Amino acid sequence: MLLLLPSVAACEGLALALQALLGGGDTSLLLMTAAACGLVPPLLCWPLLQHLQRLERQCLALEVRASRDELTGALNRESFLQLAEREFARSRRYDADCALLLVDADRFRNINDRFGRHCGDALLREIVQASAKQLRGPDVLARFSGEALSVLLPQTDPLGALDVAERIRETVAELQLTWKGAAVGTTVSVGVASLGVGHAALDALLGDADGALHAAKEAGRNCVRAAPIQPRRSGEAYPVISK
Ligand SMILES: Nc1nc2c(ncn2[C@@H]2O[C@H](COP(=O)(O)OP(=O)(O)OP(=O)(O)O)[C@@H](O)[C@H]2O)c(=O)[nH]1
Repeated sequence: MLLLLPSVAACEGLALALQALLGGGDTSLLLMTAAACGLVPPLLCWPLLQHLQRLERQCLALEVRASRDELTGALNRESFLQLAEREFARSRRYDADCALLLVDADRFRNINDRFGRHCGDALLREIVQASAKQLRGPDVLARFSGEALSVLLPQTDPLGALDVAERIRETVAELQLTWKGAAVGTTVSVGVASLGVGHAALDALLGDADGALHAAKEAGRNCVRAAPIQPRRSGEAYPVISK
């Protein structure tokens, strides 16, 4: 058995090298091909396959962990921005609707000060869960920063985006966390930006959502504000929104 060890390591290296060379692909197919070509002794195929599949599962689990925010389990900012960049480019290319929300908990410092940071953490988790329930499958929710979430809404027009924002606001306002016998709740302010002709880069869309969020805070919090809606293409204006 000891004699087999160097060849196990060598074969494993070979299989990984093959996989890297072919840009990933099906591990079992690669191993079978390597065995058929006489590159891997058939006896070693099964243990090698198991080992490689275990490595693949570990890699996948690590990737998922790296993309998540530890506290809330939501996607983290970095992964959100990657996805948003892709969706932004796709929406611009196909002239599709796309909207972005920034959702910020109101006066969260007071929650931490009154009930302690653990309570604030628990409330943040509740806010994420409640907000996620208002979204559809393709929508993406992330923890954007401390007590702020971001939501990407592909294929969503400005009225639809306002509707989602309002639902999130309402659902958070109704949340009641019981903490050491006390009922703890908060509200959120939401800034909405819809993709328009002036958004040359994702940063511009984010900037508009941020501006709208500030407007919501200034308007007294617990409300939704949208950035001015631009035409998606020159000459093609969206309907005026009265909210
Ligand atoms: N518990 C907890 N608190 C956090 C976390 N991240 C940020 N915060 C807190 O959120 C609070 C944010 O405070 P501010 O930026 O002053 O904003 P605010 O009190 O929410 O007030 P407005 O945003 O103006 O409504 C700070 O007390 C942060 O410590 C977190 O992960 N857990």
